[in-house]
Amino acid sequence: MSVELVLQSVGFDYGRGHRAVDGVDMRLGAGVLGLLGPNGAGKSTLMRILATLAKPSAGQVTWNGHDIAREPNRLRAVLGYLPQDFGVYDALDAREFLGFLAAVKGLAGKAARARIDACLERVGLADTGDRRLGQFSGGMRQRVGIAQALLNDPALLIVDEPTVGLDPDERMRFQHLITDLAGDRLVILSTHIVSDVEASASAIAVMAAGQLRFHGTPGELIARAAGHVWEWTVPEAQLATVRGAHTLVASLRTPDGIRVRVVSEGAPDAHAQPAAPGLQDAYAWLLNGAH
Ligand SMILES: Nc1ncnc2c1ncn2[C@@H]1O[C@H](COP(=O)(O)OP(=O)(O)OP(=O)(O)O)[C@@H](O)[C@H]1O
Repeated sequence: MSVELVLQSVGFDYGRGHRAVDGVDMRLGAGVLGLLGPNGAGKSTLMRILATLAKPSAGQVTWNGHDIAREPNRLRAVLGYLPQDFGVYDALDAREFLGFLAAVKGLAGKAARARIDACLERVGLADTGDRRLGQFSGGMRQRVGIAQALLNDPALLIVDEPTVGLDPDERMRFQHLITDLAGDRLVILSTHIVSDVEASASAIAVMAAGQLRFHGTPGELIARAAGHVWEWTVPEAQLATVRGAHTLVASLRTPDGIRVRVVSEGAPDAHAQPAAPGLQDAYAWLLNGAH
């Protein structure tokens, strides 16, 4: 399976001069790309361009050397897409629903049934395929969403904000599923929650205000925050002051007060001690601290 997605100066304009995506360059191969960015960063717009549902206003995207705006069907044949607003039909059971979508994709008969069983198995829903979707939890619906995206065994799987509204257990299950799906395909998972991609991503891209602020390995992003992560303990009454003055990444209640974790150029307090950075710190440092 050949997997090369190249973005060259990709831009998208919703009109009135508002650039939702601005000059994005990336070369992607097999693996899991975690696309991080705050709400409104342009992630969904970029995902729609990559899924051939929107044409870039500027630049070009190629899949194995072919322009996806000119020859969208080449990519569509090997694309799985779980949109942010994925909906299911409550009156159908999971197997019927996937059967419907398989038929739309041109899969029918025995081959379709075998593929549906394999996809349900893959997402951990083999035993619930005959239950109505109306009875499914949010996490189970999202797994149905992944199952439909896997029907054609895609070489490119695009998953847009898949963990919104999931409880912590479902969220973790979903993260494990993405890790298992990697293999020799390219998975692009967009989210504004760093922990969603911590376990699975082999590469990280960070977008803010339409622009690509970072693209590299998690280790490279973490290395940028080295020497800029600090921890110390403050009385509870000072927490709001710390939050106002610094980029607070975490706070933890302890018997001695609140242990705060901050990203900052230099020591933010006389009592602050340096801490080893993690991905969450590095993301906060990139967006709020680094100059
Ligand atoms: N249909 C639209 N018409 C006009 N502007 C839009 C439209 N969709 C998105 N935008 C704007 O484009 C920018 C990028 O939005 P986009 O949805 O791509 O960001 P995002 O990173 O996916 O954020 P979110 O997670 O909130 O969806 C935002 O400023 C948004 O308001």
